[in-house]
Amino acid sequence: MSGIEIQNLTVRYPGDVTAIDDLTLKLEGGKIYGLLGRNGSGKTTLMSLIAAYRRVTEGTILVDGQEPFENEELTQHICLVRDSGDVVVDGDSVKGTLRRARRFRPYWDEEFAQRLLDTFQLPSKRGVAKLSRGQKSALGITVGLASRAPLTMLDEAYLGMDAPSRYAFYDILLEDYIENPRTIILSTHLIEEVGRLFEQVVIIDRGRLVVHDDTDSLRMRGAAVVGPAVAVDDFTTGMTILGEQRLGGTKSVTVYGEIDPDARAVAADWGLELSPVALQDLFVHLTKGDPA
Ligand SMILES: Nc1ncnc2c1ncn2[C@@H]1O[C@H](COP(=O)(O)OP(=O)(O)OP(=O)(O)O)[C@@H](O)[C@H]1O
Repeated sequence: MSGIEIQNLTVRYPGDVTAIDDLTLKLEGGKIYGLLGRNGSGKTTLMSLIAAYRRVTEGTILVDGQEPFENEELTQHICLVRDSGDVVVDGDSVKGTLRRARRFRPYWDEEFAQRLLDTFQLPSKRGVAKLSRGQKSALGITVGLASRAPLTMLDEAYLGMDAPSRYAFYDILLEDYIENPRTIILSTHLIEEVGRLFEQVVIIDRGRLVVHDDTDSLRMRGAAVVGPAVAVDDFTTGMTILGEQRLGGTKSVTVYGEIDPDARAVAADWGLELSPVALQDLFVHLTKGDPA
């Protein structure tokens, strides 16, 4: 089910840039993964290597136990949709883009592709160069989903798409994934919006692994504490505070750090409500500092 094993991977670009820095990561596959990181943290570089767009020079990447680079048998099972126009090229038309994908993608589902075109209201005869930014993204997503590649990676694939189209994309992705389980990696900066899809989250920062965890466990690494302001302040004294909001006498404070059962009992006594922390708050906390 398209597991990925990365060992001590380092990627350097000219100009003394270390985009990936000794990264070791194992994804067992068959899940939807969120790949999160600040600008320049190495997400696109990592996915490009997994998709065999570049040769690995330090460390190893194995997909289903094999190296992807120059491995055609394997790479036809890997689909990466990214902004830089590999799947969707300007010289083509919408129809031509689908025709090409149909030829090269062994699990292509034409009916599904047509349904996606309808959903995103993509004019099938139009040239790609004449599509709007959001329409180009929707075409990339159409190819990415209808390819049904056992390893599908979508790198900020929704750029420029309006909210109704993005929500349609999330719903269709989830529905299709349940019917056709595969490994899906989504990189995004819209964490609150896309986060509900993730079964596991990988956070990288400056090319290094910060977190790899189940989404639910990750959200339990902190808590949102809500209740009467005075009690919330007392309860959270000494904790690492990620953010706070106040509405009249009620306060909500987001803290980082596990709340043990004794502290939970105290919270209940004091009439405080504890809920898992928002993924975005955790992300900001875990990756704050100077950008890469
Ligand atoms: N072709 C290149 N030549 C030199 N440096 C590069 C090249 N491509 C990427 N980089 C640098 O490598 C680092 C990682 O870039 P990458 O595009 O992988 O990050 P990212 O996490 O996808 O960022 P974003 O969220 O902004 O898309 C950055 O510092 C970037 O400037």
